[in-house]
Amino acid sequence: MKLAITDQSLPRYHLLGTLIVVLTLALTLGGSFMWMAQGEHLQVIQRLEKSFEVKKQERLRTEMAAAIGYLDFVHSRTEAVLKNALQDKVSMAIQTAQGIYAREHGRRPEGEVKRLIIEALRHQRFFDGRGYFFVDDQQGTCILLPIAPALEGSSLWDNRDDRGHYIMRGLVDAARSDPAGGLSRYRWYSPDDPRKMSDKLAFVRLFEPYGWVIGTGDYLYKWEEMRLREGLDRLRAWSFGDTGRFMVMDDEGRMLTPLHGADAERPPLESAVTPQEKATRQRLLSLGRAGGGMAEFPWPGRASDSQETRSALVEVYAPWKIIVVASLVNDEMQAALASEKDSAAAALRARMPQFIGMTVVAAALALGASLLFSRWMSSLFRAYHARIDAHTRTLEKQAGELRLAGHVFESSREGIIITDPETRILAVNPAFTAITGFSSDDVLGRSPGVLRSGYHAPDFYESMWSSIRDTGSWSGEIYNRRKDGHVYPEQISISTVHGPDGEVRHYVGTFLDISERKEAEIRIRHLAEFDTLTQLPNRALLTDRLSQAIALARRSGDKLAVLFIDLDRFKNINDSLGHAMGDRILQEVAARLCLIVRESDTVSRLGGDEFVVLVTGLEHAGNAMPTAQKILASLGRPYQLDDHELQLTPSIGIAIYPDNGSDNESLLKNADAAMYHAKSSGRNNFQFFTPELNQWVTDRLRIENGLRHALEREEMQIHYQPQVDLGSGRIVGCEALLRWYPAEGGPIPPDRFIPVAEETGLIHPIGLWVLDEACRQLAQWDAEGAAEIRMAVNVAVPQLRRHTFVEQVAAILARHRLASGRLEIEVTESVFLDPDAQIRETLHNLTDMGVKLSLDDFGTGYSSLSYLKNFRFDVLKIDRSFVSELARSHDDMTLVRAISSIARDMSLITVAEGIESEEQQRILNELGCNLGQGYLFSRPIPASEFRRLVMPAS
Ligand SMILES: Nc1nc2c(ncn2[C@@H]2O[C@@H]3COP(=O)(O)O[C@H]4[C@@H](O)[C@H](n5cnc6c(=O)[nH]c(N)nc65)O[C@@H]4COP(=O)(O)O[C@H]3[C@H]2O)c(=O)[nH]1
Repeated sequence: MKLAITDQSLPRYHLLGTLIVVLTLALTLGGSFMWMAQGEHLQVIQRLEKSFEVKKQERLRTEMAAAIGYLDFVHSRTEAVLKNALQDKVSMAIQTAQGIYAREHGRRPEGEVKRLIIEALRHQRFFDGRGYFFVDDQQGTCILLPIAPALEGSSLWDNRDDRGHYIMRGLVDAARSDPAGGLSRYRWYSPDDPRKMSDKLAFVRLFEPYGWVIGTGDYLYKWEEMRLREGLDRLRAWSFGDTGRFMVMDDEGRMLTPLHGADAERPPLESAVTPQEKATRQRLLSLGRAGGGMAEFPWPGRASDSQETRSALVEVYAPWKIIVVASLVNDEMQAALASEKDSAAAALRARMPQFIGMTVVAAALALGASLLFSRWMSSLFRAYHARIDAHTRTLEKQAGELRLAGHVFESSREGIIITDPETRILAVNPAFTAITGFSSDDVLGRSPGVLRSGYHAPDFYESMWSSIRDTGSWSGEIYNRRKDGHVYPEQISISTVHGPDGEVRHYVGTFLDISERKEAEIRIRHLAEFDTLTQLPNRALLTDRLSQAIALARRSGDKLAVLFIDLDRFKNINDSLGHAMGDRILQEVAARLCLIVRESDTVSRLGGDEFVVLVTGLEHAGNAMPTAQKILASLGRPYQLDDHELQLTPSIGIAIYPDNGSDNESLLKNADAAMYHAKSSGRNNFQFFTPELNQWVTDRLRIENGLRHALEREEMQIHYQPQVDLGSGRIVGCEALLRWYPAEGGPIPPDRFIPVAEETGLIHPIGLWVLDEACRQLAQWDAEGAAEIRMAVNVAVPQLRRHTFVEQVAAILARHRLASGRLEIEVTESVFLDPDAQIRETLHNLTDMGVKLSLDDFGTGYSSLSYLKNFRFDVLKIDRSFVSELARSHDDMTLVRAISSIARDMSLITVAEGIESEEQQRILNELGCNLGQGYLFSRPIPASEFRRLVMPAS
């Protein structure tokens, strides 16, 4: 059976187990108590039995001791009794002699008297006939011997017994020893067996009148037999307890004292009543002969047919050579024993309920205690379990952390190297192998020095280890060598792992191959310092190099030149051919610039089409000029890009250190200003910075700032220049030209502020305002009855990029209730070059709306007649530059003719700009040009003046 171990079940199992154990223990204990009690009871019984046995034996011994004592007493008294008897008899004889002597002395002769006395004594017998008196004189002559009268008168002085004792001499000595008489021992022929002598005791006394020795004596054994009989009689009558009796046998097994009166006295062993009795007597006899002891034997009971078992103590009484058996019937003791057993059993029975009760109470108490204990254990278990859980969680966490650490070690992207305190490599991870090429087998047990590249000097490692020893760690970059010999940079952290006592256990190094990072850093630095398109130093690096060059020049006293180069109308290329093409041109420009300058000089690109060339080591400012000229020549050469051959010119501004500034900022700013000046000086030239340029730059800044507030300050005005039909001279339209009259300073021409407005985005509000104002004015003139003319408004390319522009135009026309055909939008050729689709869409939408489109400055830029096919222009404006030299330039005339011809073919109206002379007007008219515009007809004039030109003459 599989137990489900849970947090809940475990305490229950514990409780159950505890209860089972406790119950088992309680029952076992109870059972043990009872078993022990039973055992004790049995022991009591055994003790009782033993004690009864002991008692029985003691009783037997006591009785036996008493009997033996008695026999001893009787036996010991034999001589004394005999002596007394002898004394009594001799006293009687002396009295008899004395009585006769007293009565007859003096009256009868001495001899007569003596005979009377002898005869008086001769016939006296006593002691069962054995006793008699003898008389001897003190010389041993026998005077009276009734049993052998023949010996009377003879001397018995030398008479001896079988042991050589002089009998007579002993008697005479005994009589003389004491006037009251004395005892004498000797042996004499036994009456029962005359062939052998027996001990005999005689008492003698001197009869003074005659000096006779009168005495008598008797055999001691006879007296002992008498004493024995006396003793046996006593024992026969001796009983103890109910059944205690003595039985005496002689050493032949004859029964001297029967156990019961019924038992035969003195029967020989052979004539025992039954074989059993014979066997018993034989056993008791053997035991007696062996010295005695305890025995148990069956014996017929007093009642007929009864049989009793007797316990007996057998002893030999040596003086009489008799075997004394003290016995009692076992049953007599058994009854008492049974009674004791009963009372012990009763006591045991009485204790049983007590045991059971105690067992039940103990079990109950133990159960209660075990319940409480179990509850307590449960709480302990819960607490312990909680602790175990916490430990387990901690261990799991630690195990997880170890697993994680192991996983991290194995899967770390960082190389990890672990050494012992002697820097012998103990472990490396897979990343180590991946980075260094060394397998763990290659490096285990070796020093990390195996990776040394030789790139660092020894003091580098000394300082590294010094730091590790002092602070416990070091981190930094090290160049190491891979297994294949390649040196690579790594970022490494080395830390010390200490043991509990602070001793160094390990060094752990974690490192990353930072080759890529290094390369990235180089790339980033390159990006930070170099222009990605041209790979030339960017503004940041230029600034850096310029600073260095300034510092160098300051020390050397040389001059240096900053050439600020801006490509003229590069924006148009970008707009028309796209940025990719623009980028290629910029790269080509960069390449050409690098070919021009010396190695020590710096060519940089600031951004867009702006380049700066830094020329150092100049003796004087003029030395910069050849470089500038070379740049002009080089950059002015055509650029062949795919099918396009493009012409570009640079404008170059030059600032000289220390003449035009002594720091980066001022030198760059002034070169920039000089460049602007070159631009404003017709582009494709270089200009040295002059103090006056400062003013120019300041002005530009002023323009920019002023423009921001020009509209709200109502500083803007529109002047209108008429467009005249060259054939009829009639005004058919006008061009709205913006004029700015800042509150401070004089008017600023549109050529100066329109580019700034375009650059700053201010062109949007300004352009809208122009459109609105021009339309409003036209509507006003219409309202005033002026001739119906068309209004041409210049719109900059950035305005066309706004998808809201068309709506705004429509709104303006609607607001002023003008037919869309009355408005002519003038755009420059750069619109063709701008790839922004929005421009094309704006132009299409405008023509869809009915607004006329006019292409300004036609022929100056990159216009191609093919573009005209893609856009629905209405008007071509021939640039002023073709008109001004028209009279003298055949080329210009040819061009104007060609333009007019094509325009005609395409149903376009041609407008010649900048007609200042009637000759120009004439030629243009002849060349087929439709309309003209120029000072010849009118300068741009305020609305009020223009109104007079278009109002019908009143
Ligand atoms: N030398 C000479 N010049 C003549 C003659 N007839 C006209 N001009 C000048 O030629 C310019 C014609 O304007 P544009 O080519 O559109 O060239 C304009 C036009 O591109 C731009 N511009 C003027 N107003 C606006 C405007 O509201 N918006 C935009 N985007 N550009 C404008 O500024 C340019 C210059 O405008 P302005 O200084 O007003 O110069 C005007 C005008 O005064 C002449 O016979 N001889």
